[in-house]
Amino acid sequence: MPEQAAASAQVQGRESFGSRLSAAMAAHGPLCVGIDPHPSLLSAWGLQDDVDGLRAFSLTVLDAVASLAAAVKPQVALYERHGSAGMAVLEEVLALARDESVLTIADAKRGDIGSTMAAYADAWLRDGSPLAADSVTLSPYLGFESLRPALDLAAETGRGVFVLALTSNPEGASVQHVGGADSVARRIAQAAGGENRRYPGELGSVGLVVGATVGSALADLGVDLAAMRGPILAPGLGAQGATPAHLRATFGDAYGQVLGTSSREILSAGPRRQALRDAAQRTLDGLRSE
Ligand SMILES: O=c1ccn([C@@H]2O[C@H](COP(=O)(O)O)[C@@H](O)[C@H]2O)c(=O)[nH]1
Repeated sequence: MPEQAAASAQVQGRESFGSRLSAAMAAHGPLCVGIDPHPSLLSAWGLQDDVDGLRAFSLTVLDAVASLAAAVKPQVALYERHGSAGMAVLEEVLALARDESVLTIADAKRGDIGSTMAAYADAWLRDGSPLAADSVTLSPYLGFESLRPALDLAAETGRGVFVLALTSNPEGASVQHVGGADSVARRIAQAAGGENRRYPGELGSVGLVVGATVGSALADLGVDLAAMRGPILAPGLGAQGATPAHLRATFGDAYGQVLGTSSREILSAGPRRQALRDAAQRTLDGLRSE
């Protein structure tokens, strides 16, 4: 392996998340399937809105898409609403995904003062934690630097983070667009780019969440994703109205960094495994061909 590639794959002796995600995207394509067990979906699948329904739903989705997607993204809130038994199901989902060798993104959107952030980092990013995922989503609105414990632990354990920059919901603009050409979103992207200097290869392990729905905002707000050098988690496909064509138009030259993510559109094809797989494959084909 050339020297620089070796350096990118190894940070403190562990293969970095960016390197593992790059390999998964090369092998499978740029699709992440969201596991969002909404009460309405449980009902549409003929399941009860309880822990047994949650478990059956989650394991069916994982079984259907694990060999097809680069990553899966369980939505933590939808496990939390079932209390400790729901979180036990999430632990099981994360462990099974590890066994199936599909990368996990825990969509937890954590963010707090540094001392509390260290506990969140322990929960999601430390080896041996029951909730350890390959990566976790983080909210930088207590200040990017407040995320330091998670940024450092992720580097130490070969895991990754996705920091909210330009979210897919229309309300996000009231905070993230502030500052215009020197916007909040731009500063978050710059800070992520600074972190990615510790990952010398192609793709860093500090990613951003940028909605597939954001349209021209990236250019208007001066966000330079190529310079950021991290992966881009792009929710908003399907149920929120964005298509693979929107994704290509929005991200342009940075499209190679983009992991498109879709939940409800794919999940509503269930409960048959083959129907779920076909729906995921259609999205993946769109992401590959656009
Ligand atoms: O900006 C954001 C950040 C996160 N999400 C999450 O992604 C999924 C989207 O679900 P769909 O059913 O495909 O709309 C969901 O878990 C959100 O919490 C987002 O949509 N936008």
